[in-house]
Amino acid sequence: MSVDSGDGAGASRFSGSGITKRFGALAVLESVDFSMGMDEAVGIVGPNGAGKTTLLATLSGAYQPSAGAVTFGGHDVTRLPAAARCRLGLVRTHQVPKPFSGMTTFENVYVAAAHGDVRSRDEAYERAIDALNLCGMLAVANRQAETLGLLDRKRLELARALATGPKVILLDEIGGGLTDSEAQELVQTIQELRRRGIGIVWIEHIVHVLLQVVERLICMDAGRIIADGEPQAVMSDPEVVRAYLGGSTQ
Ligand SMILES: Nc1ncnc2c1ncn2[C@@H]1O[C@H](COP(=O)(O)OP(=O)(O)OP(=O)(O)O)[C@@H](O)[C@H]1O
Repeated sequence: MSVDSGDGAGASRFSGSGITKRFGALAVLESVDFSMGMDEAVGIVGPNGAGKTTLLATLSGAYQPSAGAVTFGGHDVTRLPAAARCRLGLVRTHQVPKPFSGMTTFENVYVAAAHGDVRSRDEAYERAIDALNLCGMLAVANRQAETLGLLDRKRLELARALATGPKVILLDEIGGGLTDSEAQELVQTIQELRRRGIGIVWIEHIVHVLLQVVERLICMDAGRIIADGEPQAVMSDPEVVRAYLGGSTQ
């Protein structure tokens, strides 16, 4: 792992440059450039199969890029596995929550806290309680995780990510499958993360929910970024209307 020796600007940024990801002959990401301030909130939209989840997986370390580089807070993390990126403060949630079965909600969150950048068991415990509290899960802390309903599983996914002590959280369709009022509850929690200065990258198809949190929107199509900027401007960009919203630019 090398540290950016430039003017220090890299220390406050999270970037991917020239990110290409191929599965065999299939190129899913084609030289994607992505960069954000560590405390920004960025939404990602795009049609099914555009490569959004693959980008998140490559940024978080679940996948190695076929070409390109990922830097986080001045560190070149391109070859670091997800667990090492997590200790630096970069963590993701999954589209389909994957709690550890055979463990309680608390145990799930405590294990995540212990994998973060903590110095002692007490600190991990405090982080776990704080994350459960923030995500409204103290009442179900002693429930077996596999018995939780969808909203609580989504909350648990968020609590586990939060317990690692992140600087940036990557959210993959955390609102998917929820009712509007359930999604609103998650929005409030995510807004609290923002108030704490945690950066957010959020893939979401429920755009009106996403736009309550993000100040910048990226639209992907066919493995590329086709628009990036102020959310309303991106949503009315003719290429976004054509590729994502299924409309005509005529
Ligand atoms: N492990 C893999 N092996 C082969 N192809 C894959 C793999 N993961 C993803 N793909 C393919 O890459 C393309 C992009 O998938 P990805 O899940 O990144 O899209 P997405 O924009 O997140 O879509 P959605 O909105 O449906 O979640 C799809 O064609 C998918 O089938």
